[in-house]
Amino acid sequence: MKCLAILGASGHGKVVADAAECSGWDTIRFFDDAWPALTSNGRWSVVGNSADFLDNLRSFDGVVVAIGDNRTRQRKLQELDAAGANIVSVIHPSATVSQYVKLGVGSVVFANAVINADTVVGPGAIINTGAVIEHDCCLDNCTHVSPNATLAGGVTLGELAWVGANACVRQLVTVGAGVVVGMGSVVIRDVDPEQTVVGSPARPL
Ligand SMILES: CC(=O)SCCNC(=O)CCNC(=O)[C@H](O)C(C)(C)COP(=O)(O)OP(=O)(O)OC[C@H]1O[C@@H](n2cnc3c(N)ncnc32)[C@H](O)[C@@H]1OP(=O)(O)O
Repeated sequence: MKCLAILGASGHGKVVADAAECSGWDTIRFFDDAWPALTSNGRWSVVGNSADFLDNLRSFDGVVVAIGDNRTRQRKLQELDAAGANIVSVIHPSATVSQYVKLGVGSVVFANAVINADTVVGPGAIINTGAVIEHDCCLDNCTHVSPNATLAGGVTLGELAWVGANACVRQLVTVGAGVVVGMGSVVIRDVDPEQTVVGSPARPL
């Protein structure tokens, strides 16, 4: 029996749990700071808060952080790494991840996502439902590519960048660290760090 602990009893956490079950994890336990008021996340139990999570790391075969906010997820992953946790990635069986992709630890890849050859995905990424990451892309730590977003070939995403749902990024473009690309936006040129860009073509908000 393989048991997975998930930090973050959110909607995103449910999708991680579902993908984990589909990919061979037998038992899922959630931890969240809303516990003990919060005792379940859908069909799964919430059994403790983040302090309990750290105290019980050895009771699980793997741990994953299911927190959508990139910066918070990065901080929690750093704490877990320092505590020697067995941080794992969760990949839905319907996702297509090329054998020539390097996928960083603690990442989640959801149903129907595609990651093509020679792309490097840093640790802690969320590659959401139906997202397409084309060949030769480079995603730094703790990025999020939302549902149905597309990164064309050779795109670079800086640390903590978030590409919104249905957005797309032109080939060879660099999206800087901490950038937010609004949903449905079309990014056709490089974006400086820490900006929010929206529209087609995408411009700073
Ligand atoms: C499974 C999941 O759910 S994964 C998560 C998927 N979610 C997403 O992809 C959401 C991504 N977030 C967005 O697109 C947000 O709208 C953001 C971050 C771009 C902006 O959010 P906020 O800072 O709250 O901006 P706010 O909603 O106040 O809008 C500010 C202005 O930008 C415009 N705007 C906001 N988002 C967009 C967008 N995606 N495209 C075009 N214009 C936009 C608004 O119309 C508004 O314009 P106005 O001032 O002329 O009225």
